[in-house]
Amino acid sequence: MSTSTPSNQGSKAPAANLEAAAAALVAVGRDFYGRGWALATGGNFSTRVGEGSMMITASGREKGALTPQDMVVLDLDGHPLPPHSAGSNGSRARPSAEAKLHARLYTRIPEIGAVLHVHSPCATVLSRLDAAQGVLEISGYEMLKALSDVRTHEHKERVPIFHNSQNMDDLAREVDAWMDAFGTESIHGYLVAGHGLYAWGRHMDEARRHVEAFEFLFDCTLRYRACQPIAVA
Ligand SMILES: CSC[C@@H](O)[C@@H](O)C(=O)COP(=O)(O)O
Ligand SMILES: [Zn+2]
Repeated sequence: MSTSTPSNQGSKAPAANLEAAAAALVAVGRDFYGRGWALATGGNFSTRVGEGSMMITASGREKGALTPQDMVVLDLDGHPLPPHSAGSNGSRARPSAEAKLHARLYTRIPEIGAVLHVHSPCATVLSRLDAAQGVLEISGYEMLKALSDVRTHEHKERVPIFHNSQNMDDLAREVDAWMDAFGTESIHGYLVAGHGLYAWGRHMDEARRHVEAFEFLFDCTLRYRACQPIAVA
């Protein structure tokens, strides 16, 4: 990805920006819950609100019924910043258990403006099927062009698959090691085995488009595999 860096700084984001950020997170939660991608409190969503800060959903919330009070502002080391969003009731909700994974992406890739994590059935099943290879490769679909900077259906999208862990430091280290080795230029998301998808974009609309495109591509990949003849020994 290649664009300008966000203009807001640290915790000094204007209240109007925080209000808009909260509204965008509420909207994505309602949409993704409705599509079955964030059921039973699964999933978490964030958006950058300054060069060194993000707004993220609070932990354990029903993602289809989020309100602006269900958002937490953190710096990229995970420290809470003043809850100064207009709509905030002043209480300090616990941030998403996976906030570290979001923070690492914002730190590592300055162009990222939004990170979305979903527990969709297609992503979850495919992440288990291809976990042993450590990567899911997708090619041949026109829909690949919905991923930023992809120009042709012949593009091969490589989606890394990481082992699931309840220890976010371990998981973040695994992601970092992969990104150190292979870079981040050509990827738009990653899978966590048996868990779900992390995807991102320069802004919320792009991140939402990437999740939508991945979901379509995962669904096609599963259907295509289901139609393949079974090899007879
Ligand atoms: C259904 S439990 C899912 C959680 O363990 C986690 O993976 C998740 O996506 C939501 O965690 P949260 O802390 O609400 O952001
Ligand atoms: Zn999750």
